[in-house]
Formats: sequence, C-alpha cells, structure tokens
Amino acid sequence: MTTVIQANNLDLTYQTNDGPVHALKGVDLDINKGDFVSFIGPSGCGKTTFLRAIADLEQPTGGTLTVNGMTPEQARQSRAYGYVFQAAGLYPWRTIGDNIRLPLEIMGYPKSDMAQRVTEVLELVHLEGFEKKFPWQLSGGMQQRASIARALAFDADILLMDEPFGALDEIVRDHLNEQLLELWARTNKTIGFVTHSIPEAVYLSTKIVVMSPRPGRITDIIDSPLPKERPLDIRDTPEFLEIAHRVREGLREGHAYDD
Ligand SMILES: Nc1ncnc2c1ncn2[C@@H]1O[C@H](COP(=O)(O)OP(=O)(O)OP(=O)(O)O)[C@@H](O)[C@H]1O
Repeated sequence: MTTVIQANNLDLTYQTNDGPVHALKGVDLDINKGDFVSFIGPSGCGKTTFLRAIADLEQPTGGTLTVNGMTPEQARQSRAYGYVFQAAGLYPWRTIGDNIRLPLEIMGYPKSDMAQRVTEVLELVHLEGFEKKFPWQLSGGMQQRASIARALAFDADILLMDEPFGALDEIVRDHLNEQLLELWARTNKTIGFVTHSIPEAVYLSTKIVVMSPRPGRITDIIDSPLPKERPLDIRDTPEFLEIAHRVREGLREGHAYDD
C-alpha cells in the first residue's frame, strides 16, 4: 500500500496578538493511496489548518509532513493536489468552462489539451452542457460541483476538500455525497475531506479522523469496515450506526476535555 500523506508528530502553532494558538499538536497520520479520509471535530480543532498544511498554505512549527514523499512545497509545485473550498469561489464574470480553464491557463497548458480536460472534468461532475453558462445561472450544488471540476482540472491524484457541502441543504448534500463517492470510485483519487456532519463522514470515508481542540489533536482514527459500494440507505444499517456512535463518543470525549 502506498502512503500518500504522512504526518509525524506534527505541530502547528499560530502566533497571534493574544499569544500562541496551538492549532495542531502531535498529529500522527498515514493516508494511503485511494483512501477517502474525513476530518471531523468541533470548531477550532485544526481541521482546516491540517488541510492547509498539506497544501503548503501553512507552515508546520514541528514534526514532519510529506505528500507523495515530498515536502508540501515540492508537492504544490508538482501539482500533487486540487483544493476545494467551502464557498465555490467561481469568478462570476467567467463562464463555468473558463473558470475551470483558469488554473490550466496560468500553468500554460496547451489549448487543445485544455479543451479536452474541461470536457472530461465537466463529465465527471455531471455538468455536461454547462460549459458556457455563468456561475449565477447554476444552483448552489451545481456551483460546488463546478468548483470540484476546477480542482480536478490538473488530474492531480489528491483532492483536498474543506467542507465543500456545508452550506447546502440536506437533499442536495445527499445527492452530492453519492456523486462524490461515484467520482472517487471512478478516478481512484485520494481524498481529504473536512466536515462537521457525522453521517456525511461515515457515509463517505474509508478512514475517519476525529479531532479535538485546544490544542488541536487527533483523538480517534476509525478504519471503516463498510464496503466501497454504498447506497444511501446503508445509513440505516447497524454497521453504519455503530461507526456513527463511535464518532459521536469521540467527539463527546473531546468536548469533556474543555470543561
Ligand atoms: N491564520 C491564523 N492565525 C491565527 N490563528 C489561526 C489562524 N487560522 C486558524 N487559527 C486558529 O487555529 C485554531 C484551529 O483553526 P482551524 O480553522 O484549523 O480549525 P477548524 O477545525 O477547521 O475549525 P472550523 O470547523 O471552525 O473551520 C483555531 O483556534 C483558530 O482560531
């Protein structure tokens, strides 16, 4: 099994006007190729910080972190991952196709390759035919799918997603969760996914990382026994509910630490 992301005793402390904030403390985690890893925990437990450290957007203050065996900086330069933010962040004056093309243009991709990539990724997120539409002509869920398509444009092996569906209603979210699993199965990407939702984490993941704040740390890592193929009604099975229960217990323990 290939380890794609490896954190050893990782620390990250922000220096603020109110003193140091220990956002990550002693984080040890191995993420293997093809894993779907969810990070769940209360606000401030360092989920986003960890994702940003992987993406070289924050600098760890201790320990080691490698991405595809490289430093996060080298991994960023070799375009090892795509990043999806909570808000879709599409440019309103650019069409969906032009939004997806933008990172490719910046990197100087040949024009012919670009057209083909845009078609491919739109197909992956089921937005065929929307290339010429503007973001405001799409629903919130479709915009978020377009932003996933943009993150897939480079065909990076790793997809980092920071609460991509947090602002969407439950029905749309269920639908996108199903589609994301299908995309993951088709592409065999390694996915790091931040969420506040227990059912979402359990439904999507092969590995669930439960975190706790002050200092931000990992309190439980659950390797999911659920099969890769997951219809939505798997959420009513005893196996699913058992994992959800373990996550809830882990979160509760983390909270007790604060009292
Ligand atoms: N740029 C920054 N400067 C100073 N402190 C920061 C910075 N970014 C995050 N923090 C602090 O680090 C801690 C971890 O923040 P982080 O955003 O990683 O948590 P999170 O688990 O993603 O939270 P949420 O669920 O609210 O997004 C918090 O206490 C936060 O206030």
